[in-house]
Amino acid sequence: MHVSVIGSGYVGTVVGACLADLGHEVVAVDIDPELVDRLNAGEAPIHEPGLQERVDRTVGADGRLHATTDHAELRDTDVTVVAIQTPSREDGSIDLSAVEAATRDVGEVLADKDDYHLVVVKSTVLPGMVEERLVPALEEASGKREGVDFDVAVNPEFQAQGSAVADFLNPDKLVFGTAGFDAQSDAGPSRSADPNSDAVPDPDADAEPTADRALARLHELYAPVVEAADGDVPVVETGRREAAMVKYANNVFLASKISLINELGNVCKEYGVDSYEVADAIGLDERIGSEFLRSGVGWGGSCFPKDTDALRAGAREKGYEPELLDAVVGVNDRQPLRLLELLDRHVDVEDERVAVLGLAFKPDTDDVRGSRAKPVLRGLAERGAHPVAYDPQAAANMREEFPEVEYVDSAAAALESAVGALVVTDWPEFAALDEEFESMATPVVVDGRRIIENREGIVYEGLTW
Ligand SMILES: NC(=O)c1ccc[n+]([C@@H]2O[C@H](COP(=O)([O-])OP(=O)(O)OC[C@H]3O[C@@H](n4cnc5c(N)ncnc54)[C@H](O)[C@@H]3O)[C@@H](O)[C@H]2O)c1
Ligand SMILES: O=c1ccn([C@@H]2O[C@H](COP(=O)(O)OP(=O)(O)O[C@H]3O[C@H](CO)[C@@H](O)[C@H](O)[C@H]3O)[C@@H](O)[C@H]2O)c(=O)[nH]1
Repeated sequence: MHVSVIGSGYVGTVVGACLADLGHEVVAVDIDPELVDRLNAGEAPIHEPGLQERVDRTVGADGRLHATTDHAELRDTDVTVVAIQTPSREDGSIDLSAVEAATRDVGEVLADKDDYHLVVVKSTVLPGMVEERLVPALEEASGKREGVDFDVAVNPEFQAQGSAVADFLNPDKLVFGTAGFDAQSDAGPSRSADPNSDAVPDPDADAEPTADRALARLHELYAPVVEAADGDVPVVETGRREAAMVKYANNVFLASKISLINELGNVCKEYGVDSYEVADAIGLDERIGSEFLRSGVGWGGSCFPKDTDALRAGAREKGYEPELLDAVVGVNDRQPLRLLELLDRHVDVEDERVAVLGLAFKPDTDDVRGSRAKPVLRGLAERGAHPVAYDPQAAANMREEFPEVEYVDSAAAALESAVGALVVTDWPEFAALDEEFESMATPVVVDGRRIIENREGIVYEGLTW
Protein backbone atom coordinates (compact mmCIF):
# COMPACT_ATOMS: atom_id res chain seq x y z
CA MET A 1 0.00 0.00 0.00
CA HIS A 2 1.19 3.56 -0.68
CA VAL A 3 0.91 5.71 2.42
CA SER A 4 1.62 9.38 3.01
CA VAL A 5 2.12 10.64 6.54
CA ILE A 6 1.73 14.38 6.85
CA GLY A 7 3.61 15.72 9.86
CA SER A 8 6.88 14.01 10.81
CA GLY A 9 7.07 14.86 14.47
CA TYR A 10 6.92 12.50 17.43
CA VAL A 11 3.95 10.56 16.10
CA GLY A 12 4.40 10.89 12.33
CA THR A 13 8.00 9.67 12.30
CA VAL A 14 7.18 6.58 14.34
CA VAL A 15 4.09 5.79 12.26
CA GLY A 16 5.97 6.31 8.98
CA ALA A 17 9.06 4.30 9.92
CA CYS A 18 7.05 1.42 11.41
CA LEU A 19 4.63 1.19 8.47
CA ALA A 20 7.54 1.26 6.00
CA ASP A 21 9.39 -1.38 7.99
CA LEU A 22 6.28 -3.58 7.86
CA GLY A 23 6.08 -3.36 4.07
CA HIS A 24 4.12 -0.25 3.03
CA GLU A 25 5.66 2.35 0.70
CA VAL A 26 5.69 5.51 2.79
CA VAL A 27 6.29 9.17 2.03
CA ALA A 28 6.69 11.45 5.05
CA VAL A 29 5.62 15.03 4.30
CA ASP A 30 6.69 17.88 6.56
CA ILE A 31 7.07 21.64 6.16
CA ASP A 32 10.34 21.62 8.10
CA PRO A 33 13.14 21.20 5.51
CA GLU A 34 15.80 20.46 8.13
CA LEU A 35 13.73 17.61 9.55
CA VAL A 36 13.11 16.25 6.04
CA ASP A 37 16.83 16.39 5.21
CA ARG A 38 17.74 14.58 8.41
CA LEU A 39 15.22 11.83 7.79
CA ASN A 40 16.38 11.42 4.18
CA ALA A 41 19.96 11.23 5.43
CA GLY A 42 18.90 8.26 7.54
CA GLU A 43 18.78 10.07 10.87
CA ALA A 44 15.73 9.60 13.10
CA PRO A 45 14.73 13.16 14.04
CA ILE A 46 13.59 12.13 17.52
CA HIS A 47 15.01 9.79 20.15
CA GLU A 48 12.78 6.70 20.51
CA PRO A 49 14.00 3.18 21.29
CA GLY A 50 13.77 1.06 18.11
CA LEU A 51 13.21 4.02 15.79
CA GLN A 52 16.72 4.53 14.42
CA GLU A 53 17.03 0.87 13.40
CA ARG A 54 13.74 1.10 11.51
CA VAL A 55 14.92 4.28 9.79
CA ASP A 56 18.19 2.46 8.94
CA ARG A 57 16.23 -0.38 7.36
CA THR A 58 13.78 1.76 5.39
CA VAL A 59 15.52 4.97 4.29
CA GLY A 60 17.95 4.86 1.36
CA ALA A 61 18.11 4.38 -2.39
CA ASP A 62 15.87 1.27 -2.45
CA GLY A 63 14.14 2.05 0.82
CA ARG A 64 10.42 2.14 1.40
CA LEU A 65 10.50 5.44 3.35
CA HIS A 66 11.43 8.86 2.09
CA ALA A 67 10.66 12.37 3.27
CA THR A 68 9.69 15.48 1.36
CA THR A 69 8.46 19.03 1.83
CA ASP A 70 6.37 18.66 -1.32
CA HIS A 71 2.76 17.88 -0.45
CA ALA A 72 2.11 16.95 -4.11
CA GLU A 73 3.76 13.59 -3.43
CA LEU A 74 0.74 12.46 -1.45
CA ARG A 75 -1.29 12.37 -4.68
CA ASP A 76 0.15 8.99 -5.62
CA THR A 77 -0.65 7.41 -2.27
CA ASP A 78 -3.80 5.54 -1.20
CA VAL A 79 -4.02 6.93 2.30
CA THR A 80 -2.85 10.13 4.02
CA VAL A 81 -2.29 9.91 7.76
CA VAL A 82 -2.53 13.35 9.39
CA ALA A 83 -0.14 13.60 12.36
CA ILE A 84 -0.01 17.37 12.86
CA GLN A 85 0.28 19.12 16.21
CA THR A 86 -2.90 20.28 18.03
CA PRO A 87 -1.49 22.46 20.84
CA SER A 88 -3.35 24.31 23.59
CA ARG A 89 -4.27 27.96 23.36
CA GLU A 90 -3.76 30.24 26.40
CA ASP A 91 -7.22 29.33 27.72
CA GLY A 92 -6.56 25.59 27.38
CA SER A 93 -8.77 25.16 24.34
CA ILE A 94 -7.35 23.37 21.33
CA ASP A 95 -5.56 25.29 18.57
CA LEU A 96 -6.65 23.67 15.32
CA SER A 97 -4.85 26.10 13.00
CA ALA A 98 -1.90 23.86 12.04
CA VAL A 99 -3.99 20.76 11.42
CA GLU A 100 -6.58 22.81 9.52
CA ALA A 101 -3.84 24.33 7.33
CA ALA A 102 -2.38 20.88 6.74
CA THR A 103 -5.73 19.42 5.68
CA ARG A 104 -6.04 22.35 3.29
CA ASP A 105 -2.63 21.37 1.89
CA VAL A 106 -3.95 17.82 1.45
CA GLY A 107 -7.13 19.14 -0.18
CA GLU A 108 -5.17 21.19 -2.73
CA VAL A 109 -3.38 18.05 -3.85
CA LEU A 110 -6.56 15.97 -3.94
CA ALA A 111 -8.01 18.56 -6.34
CA ASP A 112 -5.88 16.93 -9.07
CA LYS A 113 -6.50 13.33 -8.07
CA ASP A 114 -9.07 11.23 -9.89
CA ASP A 115 -8.97 8.12 -7.68
CA TYR A 116 -10.53 7.66 -4.29
CA HIS A 117 -8.40 8.77 -1.32
CA LEU A 118 -8.68 8.14 2.41
CA VAL A 119 -7.60 10.82 4.89
CA VAL A 120 -6.92 9.41 8.36
CA VAL A 121 -6.90 11.96 11.17
CA LYS A 122 -4.45 10.73 13.78
CA SER A 123 -4.03 14.12 15.45
CA THR A 124 -5.93 14.42 18.71
CA VAL A 125 -9.05 16.53 18.07
CA LEU A 126 -12.32 16.96 19.98
CA PRO A 127 -15.54 15.32 18.74
CA GLY A 128 -17.08 17.35 15.92
CA MET A 129 -13.88 19.10 14.85
CA VAL A 130 -13.29 16.73 11.95
CA GLU A 131 -16.81 17.19 10.63
CA GLU A 132 -17.06 20.91 11.35
CA ARG A 133 -13.56 22.13 10.51
CA LEU A 134 -11.37 19.59 8.74
CA VAL A 135 -13.83 18.11 6.24
CA PRO A 136 -14.96 21.59 5.07
CA ALA A 137 -11.29 22.61 4.69
CA LEU A 138 -10.63 19.51 2.58
CA GLU A 139 -13.77 19.99 0.47
CA GLU A 140 -13.08 23.67 -0.12
CA ALA A 141 -9.44 23.17 -1.08
CA SER A 142 -10.08 20.12 -3.26
CA GLY A 143 -13.41 21.10 -4.79
CA LYS A 144 -14.39 17.49 -4.09
CA ARG A 145 -16.96 15.84 -1.88
CA GLU A 146 -16.42 13.80 1.21
CA GLY A 147 -18.18 10.47 0.91
CA VAL A 148 -17.88 10.62 -2.85
CA ASP A 149 -14.30 11.41 -3.86
CA PHE A 150 -12.64 10.85 -0.53
CA ASP A 151 -13.39 9.78 3.02
CA VAL A 152 -12.09 11.06 6.33
CA ALA A 153 -11.59 8.66 9.23
CA VAL A 154 -10.58 9.31 12.83
CA ASN A 155 -7.88 6.96 14.08
CA PRO A 156 -6.41 8.18 17.37
CA GLU A 157 -2.92 7.18 18.42
CA PHE A 158 -2.10 5.79 21.87
CA GLN A 159 1.69 5.52 21.70
CA ALA A 160 3.58 6.86 24.70
CA GLN A 161 6.94 8.59 24.40
CA GLY A 162 9.89 6.40 25.22
CA SER A 163 7.97 3.30 24.10
CA ALA A 164 6.34 4.74 20.97
CA VAL A 165 7.64 2.10 18.54
CA ALA A 166 6.71 -0.83 20.80
CA ASP A 167 3.30 0.73 21.50
CA PHE A 168 2.60 1.32 17.81
CA LEU A 169 3.58 -2.24 16.93
CA ASN A 170 1.70 -3.87 19.82
CA PRO A 171 -1.33 -1.66 20.41
CA ASP A 172 -3.88 -2.51 23.11
CA LYS A 173 -6.50 -1.56 20.55
CA LEU A 174 -7.05 0.09 17.20
CA VAL A 175 -9.87 2.61 16.96
CA PHE A 176 -11.39 3.23 13.54
CA GLY A 177 -13.95 6.06 13.46
CA THR A 178 -15.72 6.44 10.13
CA ALA A 179 -18.47 8.68 8.80
CA GLY A 180 -20.51 5.81 7.44
CA PHE A 181 -20.47 4.25 10.86
CA ASP A 182 -21.84 7.53 12.25
CA ALA A 183 -24.75 7.27 9.88
CA GLN A 184 -25.51 3.70 10.91
CA SER A 185 -25.25 4.35 14.63
CA ASP A 186 -28.10 5.39 16.88
CA ALA A 187 -25.87 7.97 18.48
CA GLY A 188 -27.59 10.91 16.87
CA PRO A 189 -27.20 12.90 13.70
CA SER A 190 -23.80 12.92 12.07
CA ARG A 191 -22.63 14.97 9.17
CA SER A 192 -23.19 12.20 6.67
CA ALA A 193 -26.63 11.47 8.15
CA ASP A 194 -27.68 15.11 8.21
CA PRO A 195 -30.14 15.78 5.38
CA ASN A 196 -29.23 19.47 5.45
CA SER A 197 -25.52 18.86 5.17
CA ASP A 198 -23.92 19.65 1.84
CA ALA A 199 -21.50 16.80 2.43
CA VAL A 200 -24.13 14.07 2.17
CA PRO A 201 -22.87 11.58 -0.37
CA ASP A 202 -24.60 11.92 -3.70
CA PRO A 203 -26.98 8.92 -3.85
CA ASP A 204 -26.44 8.74 -7.61
CA ALA A 205 -22.69 8.71 -7.30
CA ASP A 206 -21.07 5.44 -8.12
CA ALA A 207 -19.43 5.07 -4.72
CA GLU A 208 -19.26 2.17 -2.31
CA PRO A 209 -20.94 2.68 1.07
CA THR A 210 -18.64 5.04 2.96
CA ALA A 211 -18.15 2.87 6.05
CA ASP A 212 -17.15 -0.16 4.01
CA ARG A 213 -14.78 1.75 1.78
CA ALA A 214 -12.97 3.70 4.51
CA LEU A 215 -12.94 0.76 6.89
CA ALA A 216 -11.57 -1.59 4.25
CA ARG A 217 -8.67 0.78 3.64
CA LEU A 218 -8.02 1.25 7.36
CA HIS A 219 -7.89 -2.52 7.81
CA GLU A 220 -5.46 -2.75 4.89
CA LEU A 221 -3.30 0.00 6.40
CA TYR A 222 -3.03 -1.83 9.71
CA ALA A 223 -2.98 -5.39 8.35
CA PRO A 224 0.80 -5.76 8.84
CA VAL A 225 0.58 -4.39 12.39
CA VAL A 226 -2.19 -6.85 13.27
CA GLU A 227 -0.29 -9.66 11.56
CA ALA A 228 2.96 -8.84 13.39
CA ALA A 229 1.00 -8.93 16.66
CA ASP A 230 -0.29 -12.44 15.75
CA GLY A 231 -3.74 -11.07 14.99
CA ASP A 232 -4.24 -10.32 18.64
CA VAL A 233 -5.38 -6.68 18.40
CA PRO A 234 -8.94 -5.64 19.24
CA VAL A 235 -10.31 -3.29 16.57
CA VAL A 236 -12.99 -0.85 17.69
CA GLU A 237 -15.13 0.25 14.74
CA THR A 238 -17.16 3.26 15.68
CA GLY A 239 -18.28 6.75 14.71
CA ARG A 240 -15.82 9.59 14.27
CA ARG A 241 -17.06 11.56 17.27
CA GLU A 242 -16.80 8.50 19.48
CA ALA A 243 -13.31 7.72 18.17
CA ALA A 244 -12.21 11.29 18.92
CA MET A 245 -13.63 11.08 22.45
CA VAL A 246 -11.98 7.70 23.11
CA LYS A 247 -8.59 9.41 22.80
CA TYR A 248 -9.46 12.13 25.34
CA ALA A 249 -11.18 9.68 27.68
CA ASN A 250 -8.15 7.40 27.56
CA ASN A 251 -5.68 10.15 28.45
CA VAL A 252 -7.87 11.93 30.98
CA PHE A 253 -8.67 8.65 32.71
CA LEU A 254 -4.95 7.87 33.08
CA ALA A 255 -4.12 11.41 34.25
CA SER A 256 -6.97 11.13 36.77
CA LYS A 257 -5.69 7.79 38.00
CA ILE A 258 -2.28 9.36 38.70
CA SER A 259 -3.84 12.38 40.42
CA LEU A 260 -5.96 10.08 42.57
CA ILE A 261 -2.95 8.04 43.65
CA ASN A 262 -1.09 11.31 44.29
CA GLU A 263 -3.95 12.57 46.46
CA LEU A 264 -3.97 9.25 48.33
CA GLY A 265 -0.17 9.42 48.55
CA ASN A 266 -0.32 12.90 50.12
CA VAL A 267 -2.74 11.59 52.72
CA CYS A 268 -0.54 8.50 53.25
CA LYS A 269 2.43 10.79 53.88
CA GLU A 270 0.48 12.62 56.61
CA TYR A 271 -0.26 9.27 58.26
CA GLY A 272 3.31 8.02 57.86
CA VAL A 273 2.02 5.26 55.59
CA ASP A 274 4.01 3.94 52.61
CA SER A 275 1.73 4.74 49.66
CA TYR A 276 3.68 2.43 47.35
CA GLU A 277 2.79 -0.56 49.51
CA VAL A 278 -0.81 0.58 49.45
CA ALA A 279 -0.69 1.04 45.67
CA ASP A 280 0.79 -2.44 45.18
CA ALA A 281 -2.02 -3.93 47.19
CA ILE A 282 -4.92 -2.07 45.60
CA GLY A 283 -3.41 -2.76 42.16
CA LEU A 284 -4.05 -6.46 42.76
CA ASP A 285 -7.75 -5.74 42.47
CA GLU A 286 -8.27 -6.30 38.76
CA ARG A 287 -10.94 -3.61 38.72
CA ILE A 288 -8.25 -1.10 39.72
CA GLY A 289 -5.22 -2.57 37.93
CA SER A 290 -1.58 -2.08 38.83
CA GLU A 291 -0.56 0.35 36.05
CA PHE A 292 -0.28 4.12 36.52
CA LEU A 293 -0.24 3.95 40.32
CA ARG A 294 3.21 5.49 40.77
CA SER A 295 2.60 8.52 42.95
CA GLY A 296 4.97 11.47 43.13
CA VAL A 297 5.60 14.80 41.50
CA GLY A 298 2.82 14.35 38.95
CA TRP A 299 2.15 13.93 35.27
CA GLY A 300 3.58 16.01 32.44
CA GLY A 301 4.27 15.49 28.78
CA SER A 302 2.91 16.78 25.53
CA CYS A 303 -0.44 15.05 25.88
CA PHE A 304 -1.91 14.70 29.38
CA PRO A 305 -1.77 18.45 30.20
CA LYS A 306 -3.00 19.61 26.81
CA ASP A 307 -5.69 16.96 26.40
CA THR A 308 -7.01 17.43 29.93
CA ASP A 309 -7.17 21.20 29.35
CA ALA A 310 -8.82 20.79 25.94
CA LEU A 311 -11.52 18.51 27.34
CA ARG A 312 -12.17 20.85 30.28
CA ALA A 313 -12.41 23.83 27.91
CA GLY A 314 -14.62 21.84 25.53
CA ALA A 315 -16.93 20.74 28.37
CA ARG A 316 -17.29 24.36 29.56
CA GLU A 317 -18.05 25.49 26.02
CA LYS A 318 -20.88 22.94 26.02
CA GLY A 319 -22.13 24.33 29.34
CA TYR A 320 -20.84 21.58 31.63
CA GLU A 321 -18.57 22.30 34.63
CA PRO A 322 -16.01 19.47 34.77
CA GLU A 323 -15.38 19.62 38.54
CA LEU A 324 -13.53 16.35 38.86
CA LEU A 325 -11.24 17.16 35.92
CA ASP A 326 -10.47 20.56 37.48
CA ALA A 327 -9.45 18.76 40.69
CA VAL A 328 -7.31 16.30 38.71
CA VAL A 329 -5.34 19.26 37.36
CA GLY A 330 -5.32 21.01 40.74
CA VAL A 331 -3.70 18.02 42.46
CA ASN A 332 -1.14 17.78 39.66
CA ASP A 333 -0.25 21.47 39.95
CA ARG A 334 0.26 21.08 43.70
CA GLN A 335 2.69 18.14 43.66
CA PRO A 336 5.84 20.07 42.58
CA LEU A 337 5.03 22.74 45.18
CA ARG A 338 4.83 20.04 47.85
CA LEU A 339 8.23 18.75 46.71
CA LEU A 340 9.70 22.22 47.32
CA GLU A 341 7.92 22.58 50.66
CA LEU A 342 9.45 19.31 51.85
CA LEU A 343 12.89 20.68 51.01
CA ASP A 344 12.04 23.93 52.86
CA ARG A 345 11.36 21.88 56.00
CA HIS A 346 15.01 20.85 56.11
CA VAL A 347 17.08 23.68 54.63
CA ASP A 348 16.97 27.35 53.69
CA VAL A 349 17.89 27.29 50.01
CA GLU A 350 18.39 31.05 49.47
CA ASP A 351 21.76 31.63 47.73
CA GLU A 352 22.48 27.90 48.00
CA ARG A 353 23.08 25.26 45.34
CA VAL A 354 20.17 22.83 44.90
CA ALA A 355 20.53 19.77 42.67
CA VAL A 356 17.64 19.07 40.31
CA LEU A 357 17.86 15.50 39.09
CA GLY A 358 15.83 14.96 35.94
CA LEU A 359 14.33 17.50 33.54
CA ALA A 360 12.51 15.31 31.00
CA PHE A 361 8.81 14.74 31.68
CA LYS A 362 9.58 11.01 31.92
CA PRO A 363 12.65 8.82 31.38
CA ASP A 364 13.90 7.75 27.93
CA THR A 365 13.03 11.01 26.25
CA ASP A 366 14.57 14.45 25.76
CA ASP A 367 11.10 16.02 25.80
CA VAL A 368 10.48 18.67 28.47
CA ARG A 369 6.94 19.61 27.42
CA GLY A 370 4.78 19.79 30.54
CA SER A 371 7.73 18.60 32.65
CA ARG A 372 7.25 18.89 36.41
CA ALA A 373 10.83 20.19 36.51
CA LYS A 374 9.55 23.56 35.23
CA PRO A 375 7.46 24.50 38.30
CA VAL A 376 10.31 23.11 40.42
CA LEU A 377 12.86 25.40 38.71
CA ARG A 378 10.48 28.35 39.02
CA GLY A 379 9.95 27.60 42.72
CA LEU A 380 13.70 27.50 43.31
CA ALA A 381 14.11 30.84 41.51
CA GLU A 382 11.39 32.37 43.75
CA ARG A 383 13.37 31.19 46.78
CA GLY A 384 16.59 32.79 45.49
CA ALA A 385 18.27 29.39 45.19
CA HIS A 386 20.91 28.39 42.64
CA PRO A 387 19.57 25.31 40.83
CA VAL A 388 22.14 22.94 39.33
CA ALA A 389 20.34 20.64 36.92
CA TYR A 390 21.23 17.32 35.39
CA ASP A 391 19.37 15.17 32.88
CA PRO A 392 20.91 12.48 30.65
CA GLN A 393 19.07 13.82 27.57
CA ALA A 394 16.84 16.80 28.18
CA ALA A 395 19.20 19.56 29.35
CA ALA A 396 19.50 21.21 25.93
CA ASN A 397 15.73 21.47 25.57
CA MET A 398 15.27 22.82 29.08
CA ARG A 399 18.07 25.36 28.55
CA GLU A 400 16.00 26.99 25.78
CA GLU A 401 13.29 27.86 28.30
CA PHE A 402 15.44 28.25 31.44
CA PRO A 403 18.79 29.65 30.19
CA GLU A 404 19.69 31.05 33.62
CA VAL A 405 19.90 27.58 35.20
CA GLU A 406 23.31 25.86 35.54
CA TYR A 407 23.31 22.55 33.64
CA VAL A 408 25.94 19.92 34.41
CA ASP A 409 26.98 16.63 32.83
CA SER A 410 26.36 14.21 35.67
CA ALA A 411 24.24 13.70 38.74
CA ALA A 412 27.46 13.70 40.76
CA ALA A 413 28.32 17.20 39.50
CA ALA A 414 24.82 18.43 40.36
CA LEU A 415 25.05 17.06 43.90
CA GLU A 416 28.48 18.61 44.58
CA SER A 417 28.11 21.22 47.38
CA ALA A 418 24.30 21.25 47.10
CA VAL A 419 22.23 21.80 50.24
CA GLY A 420 19.51 19.60 48.83
CA ALA A 421 18.54 17.40 45.88
CA LEU A 422 15.12 17.27 44.22
CA VAL A 423 14.42 14.16 42.15
CA VAL A 424 11.96 14.98 39.37
CA THR A 425 12.37 12.25 36.72
CA ASP A 426 12.77 8.51 37.33
CA TRP A 427 15.81 7.94 35.14
CA PRO A 428 17.11 4.45 36.07
CA GLU A 429 20.67 5.77 36.56
CA PHE A 430 19.51 7.75 39.61
CA ALA A 431 18.80 4.47 41.40
CA ALA A 432 22.54 3.72 41.34
CA LEU A 433 23.57 6.97 43.07
CA ASP A 434 25.27 6.28 46.36
CA GLU A 435 28.55 7.82 47.52
CA GLU A 436 27.83 10.79 45.20
CA PHE A 437 25.57 12.09 47.99
CA GLU A 438 28.63 12.45 50.24
CA SER A 439 29.79 15.55 48.33
CA MET A 440 26.59 17.45 49.21
CA ALA A 441 26.82 20.36 51.67
CA THR A 442 23.79 18.91 53.47
CA PRO A 443 22.59 15.58 52.12
CA VAL A 444 18.84 16.28 51.97
CA VAL A 445 17.21 14.25 49.21
CA VAL A 446 13.56 14.88 48.35
CA ASP A 447 12.47 12.14 45.99
CA GLY A 448 9.52 12.89 43.73
CA ARG A 449 9.69 9.55 41.91
CA ARG A 450 10.59 6.82 44.42
CA ILE A 451 13.85 6.13 42.59
CA ILE A 452 16.42 6.75 45.34
CA GLU A 453 16.77 4.20 48.09
CA ASN A 454 16.80 5.60 51.61
CA ARG A 455 20.17 4.88 53.23
CA GLU A 456 22.44 5.92 56.02
CA GLY A 457 24.19 9.25 55.48
CA ILE A 458 21.32 11.04 53.75
CA VAL A 459 18.20 12.80 54.99
CA TYR A 460 15.59 11.19 52.79
CA GLU A 461 12.06 12.47 52.13
CA GLY A 462 9.70 10.66 49.81
CA LEU A 463 7.05 12.97 48.40
CA THR A 464 4.13 10.62 48.99
CA TRP A 465 5.59 7.96 51.28
N1 LIG B 1 3.56 12.98 20.99
C1 LIG B 1 2.87 11.88 21.30
O1 LIG B 1 3.39 10.99 21.97
C2 LIG B 1 1.44 11.72 20.85
C3 LIG B 1 0.79 10.50 21.06
C4 LIG B 1 -0.53 10.34 20.60
C5 LIG B 1 -1.16 11.38 19.93
N2 LIG B 1 -0.51 12.55 19.74
C6 LIG B 1 -1.19 13.60 18.95
O2 LIG B 1 -0.66 13.54 17.61
C7 LIG B 1 -0.59 14.84 17.04
C8 LIG B 1 0.85 15.12 16.59
O3 LIG B 1 1.65 15.21 17.76
P1 LIG B 1 3.24 15.25 17.68
O4 LIG B 1 3.70 15.19 19.09
O5 LIG B 1 3.73 14.25 16.70
O6 LIG B 1 3.47 16.73 17.09
P2 LIG B 1 4.84 17.36 16.60
O7 LIG B 1 4.74 18.82 16.84
O8 LIG B 1 5.98 16.59 17.13
O9 LIG B 1 4.84 17.11 15.01
C9 LIG B 1 4.00 17.79 14.10
C10 LIG B 1 4.76 17.92 12.78
O10 LIG B 1 3.87 18.45 11.79
C11 LIG B 1 4.61 19.32 10.93
N3 LIG B 1 3.68 20.19 10.20
C12 LIG B 1 2.98 21.24 10.67
N4 LIG B 1 2.21 21.76 9.70
C13 LIG B 1 2.41 21.00 8.59
C14 LIG B 1 1.88 21.02 7.26
N5 LIG B 1 0.99 21.93 6.88
N6 LIG B 1 2.34 20.10 6.39
C15 LIG B 1 3.25 19.17 6.76
N7 LIG B 1 3.77 19.10 7.99
C16 LIG B 1 3.37 20.00 8.89
C17 LIG B 1 5.55 20.04 11.88
O11 LIG B 1 6.63 20.62 11.19
C18 LIG B 1 5.95 18.90 12.84
O12 LIG B 1 7.13 18.27 12.41
C19 LIG B 1 -1.14 15.79 18.11
O13 LIG B 1 -2.51 15.99 17.89
C20 LIG B 1 -0.93 15.01 19.40
O14 LIG B 1 -1.85 15.39 20.39
C21 LIG B 1 0.78 12.74 20.16
O1 LIG C 1 2.18 5.83 37.43
C1 LIG C 1 2.52 6.82 36.78
C2 LIG C 1 2.61 6.83 35.36
C3 LIG C 1 2.99 7.99 34.70
N1 LIG C 1 3.28 9.11 35.40
C4 LIG C 1 3.65 10.36 34.68
O2 LIG C 1 2.67 10.61 33.68
C5 LIG C 1 3.24 11.31 32.59
C6 LIG C 1 2.86 10.66 31.28
O3 LIG C 1 3.49 9.40 31.18
P1 LIG C 1 3.15 8.38 30.00
O4 LIG C 1 1.70 8.20 29.89
O5 LIG C 1 3.95 7.17 30.22
O6 LIG C 1 3.76 9.14 28.73
P2 LIG C 1 3.14 9.92 27.48
O7 LIG C 1 4.14 9.81 26.40
O8 LIG C 1 2.71 11.27 27.90
O9 LIG C 1 1.89 9.05 27.01
C7 LIG C 1 0.54 9.43 27.26
O10 LIG C 1 0.12 10.39 26.32
C8 LIG C 1 0.19 9.93 24.94
C9 LIG C 1 -0.17 11.10 24.06
O11 LIG C 1 -1.54 11.28 23.93
C10 LIG C 1 -0.74 8.75 24.79
O12 LIG C 1 -0.73 8.32 23.43
C11 LIG C 1 -0.31 7.64 25.74
O13 LIG C 1 -1.21 6.54 25.63
C12 LIG C 1 -0.31 8.17 27.17
O14 LIG C 1 0.19 7.19 28.08
C13 LIG C 1 4.75 11.33 32.86
O15 LIG C 1 5.10 12.61 33.37
C14 LIG C 1 4.96 10.26 33.91
O16 LIG C 1 6.06 10.53 34.75
C15 LIG C 1 3.20 9.12 36.80
O17 LIG C 1 3.45 10.14 37.44
N2 LIG C 1 2.83 7.96 37.45
